[in-house]
Formats: sequence, structure tokens, C-alpha cells
Amino acid sequence: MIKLTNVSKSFAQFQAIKSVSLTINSSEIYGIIGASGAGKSTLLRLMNILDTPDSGEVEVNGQLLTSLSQAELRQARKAIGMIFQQFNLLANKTAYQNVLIPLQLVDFPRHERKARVMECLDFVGLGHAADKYPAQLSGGQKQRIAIARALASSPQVLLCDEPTSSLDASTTAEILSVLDKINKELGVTIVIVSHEMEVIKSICNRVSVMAEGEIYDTLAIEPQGVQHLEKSPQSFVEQLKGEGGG
Ligand SMILES: Nc1ncnc2c1ncn2[C@@H]1O[C@H](COP(=O)(O)OP(=O)(O)OP(=O)(O)O)[C@@H](O)[C@H]1O
Repeated sequence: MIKLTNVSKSFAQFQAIKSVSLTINSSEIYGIIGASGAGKSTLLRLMNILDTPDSGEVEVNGQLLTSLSQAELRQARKAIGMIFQQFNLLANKTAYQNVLIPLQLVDFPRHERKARVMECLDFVGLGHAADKYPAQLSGGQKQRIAIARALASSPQVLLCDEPTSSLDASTTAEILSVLDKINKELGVTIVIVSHEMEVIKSICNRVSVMAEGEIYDTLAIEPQGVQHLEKSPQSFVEQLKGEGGG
């Protein structure tokens, strides 16, 4: 589904990615973990050519992205959704309008747009928030809107760059559940970059560990499942008492 062959990327004199090769299979949830600066985000951005590799090949869904013209690349990117740590929603657009944008860009049939937007918002459990602006939503809700937007054009791959790193533990669990559902129910291949071990262990079935621009190791793991945390005030009090040894 995603195949990188000897891909390298430098920023000025600094080689951020050093001849990396990897294959991600269809319908996997694939994790990329490593210390800050290891090159995780850069590697992810090479998968949809948001960063252009200096050398090597990037193939997604049978298409060699590194050999496409700009117009062909725009077309190929319809099959690749992406979400970010900071959500990247347009602040002056409602949730509905944010999800509508990719449908306008891909010339989705006009009379089907409304139903598609609502289908995506309902899928992430936020149909009722269609008219809200990002500033009126919590971090977890903003990320779910961003996921709905990424899903709108029915991608085959969803690239997730630190999708839960701005969120608390309980909201992280909600987002991981949504990502797992996208994989299981829609068959979307998911790649998650994270520095959080718990995130990677919960839903990924294969993981690459990165260090200094290279893949240090790749392991198959059994996903442990999403740990849903209590977020009632009483549970916070109890955890504080427990951890205080009282
Ligand atoms: N656009 C850029 N210009 C210059 N240097 C960059 C750029 N993007 C990344 N880098 C450098 O490349 C290296 C890898 O960055 P990258 O963001 O991929 O690491 P990371 O593993 O995702 O780390 P973090 O978790 O801190 O984001 C870093 O040293 C970073 O400073």
C-alpha cells in the first residue's frame, strides 16, 4: 500500500532522513515512534510528498508519487488523508464548512455534498456540532472534525502526525477509538507518528522505531486495545489519593 525505497531528505546541510526503505501493507495500523528530532514527522510527510524527497521512490496504492506531475500528484493525494497535532482547522469556518472544503476541491457532486459532510460528522460522533466554529469546540472535538475532514474524500490511507499529543489521556483514548474504527469499518490503512508509547501500543499492529533519520527496528505487535479512562472529578480525586499513598 505504501512503499518507500531508499528515500532521503535533507534540510540545508542536515540529513533528516537517511535512505529509508519500508513497506506498509493494506489495512495495517502502522506506528512510527522515536525521540524528538528522529525524523518521524518528516518521514510521514514524505509519504504524501508534503516534503519532497531528495532521492528514492515513494509508492502509494500502486502509484509512484515521486514520478508524478504536480497535477497528477494533486489527484493522487485524494486517496491520502492527513491529520495533525494542531488540528489545522480553518478558524473562520464552521465544522460543516471545514469538512466541505475537500469535497469542493475534488469536485464532488454538488447535490451529494451535504449528505457526505453529515455522514462524516456523524461517523466521528459530531453531527450535532456542524454549526460550531473551532473556537467553540474542545481539543478532542477539533481533532474529530479534522478526522471527518480527512475522511470526506474517502481516502485509502490516513496519515496521522502526533494526533493525540495536544490532548489529555481520556480524550486521547476517544481519538484512538475513532482511528481504530476507521481502520476496522472502512478498511483505511493508518500510519501514526507518535512519541507516546501507550498510543502506539494501543492500536498499532506494526511499529518502526526511528533514530537519527533511520529505522532502528521494525516489530509486529499485538494491539493492546484502547484504555478508556474515567474522567469524573471523583476519579481524579481517587487517583490523587492513591498516588499520594493516603
Ligand atoms: N522544514 C524543515 N527545515 C529545517 N529542518 C527541519 C525541517 N523539518 C524538520 N527539520 C529537522 O529535521 C529533523 C527531524 O525532524 P522531524 O520533525 O521529522 O522529527 P520528529 O522525530 O518528528 O521530532 P518531533 O517529535 O520533535 O517533531 C529535526 O532535526 C528537525 O529540526
